Amino acid sequence: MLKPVSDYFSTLQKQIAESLWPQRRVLMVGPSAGGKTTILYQLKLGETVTTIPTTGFNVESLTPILGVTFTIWEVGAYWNNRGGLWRHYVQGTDAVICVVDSSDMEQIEEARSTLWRMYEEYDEQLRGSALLVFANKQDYLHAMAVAEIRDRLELETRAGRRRWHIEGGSSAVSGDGLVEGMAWMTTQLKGRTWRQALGM
Ligand SMILES: Nc1nc2c(ncn2[C@@H]2O[C@H](COP(=O)(O)OP(=O)(O)OP(=O)(O)O)[C@@H](O)[C@H]2O)c(=O)[nH]1
Ligand SMILES: [Mg+2]
Repeated sequence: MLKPVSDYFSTLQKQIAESLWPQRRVLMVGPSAGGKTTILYQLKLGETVTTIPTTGFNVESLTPILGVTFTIWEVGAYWNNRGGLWRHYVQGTDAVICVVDSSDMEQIEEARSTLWRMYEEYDEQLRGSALLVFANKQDYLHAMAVAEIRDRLELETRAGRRRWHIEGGSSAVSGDGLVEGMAWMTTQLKGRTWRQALGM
């Protein structure tokens, strides 16, 4: 049976909107005090805010980066899936940002086990999503090198075919490395740009 013409228009409208103004949903996770909220508001406001531990979640849509609007969900204390909350957050996720304190060995250990557990349990929902790791707090003198954090997180061995990137120079307080990390993510998630949509 033929669908009403309005249905076709509404699909077309959605496709045009997606081509012109892509929206991407990002899940931001990581151990407590790694710097997630600080990064979120550096990206949103371009300034360092004073934070308190996030008990629920924070959600912010950023000014479009290279035409892509990112909506970032920061999951706080429950990132270890206490209360089974992951299932609410993983739906529709285009990318995961994992933030770790580069100076804290225990945090990196926690991030390694929790991150891969999340991917195992929600393989279907997270399939095809990109993974960006911010090796944060690189301004600390005793921060680990990015290659060491990459190895400790077992990124090369466990990410499989997933697109991943670790941004080493990142400091949420100075803002260093955040733009570089987001630029990588944009190239992974942009899909069709307005130029492509218009055949340019
Ligand atoms: N020196 C330094 N301090 C940072 C950096 N990023 C965050 N901090 C500080 O680390 C503390 C925790 O930062 P948050 O952004 O609240 O951490 P979070 O990951 O959101 O923590 P939860 O919400 O509890 O999971 C704050 O005092 C920040 O100012 C950084 O790159 N360098
Ligand atoms: Mg927080």
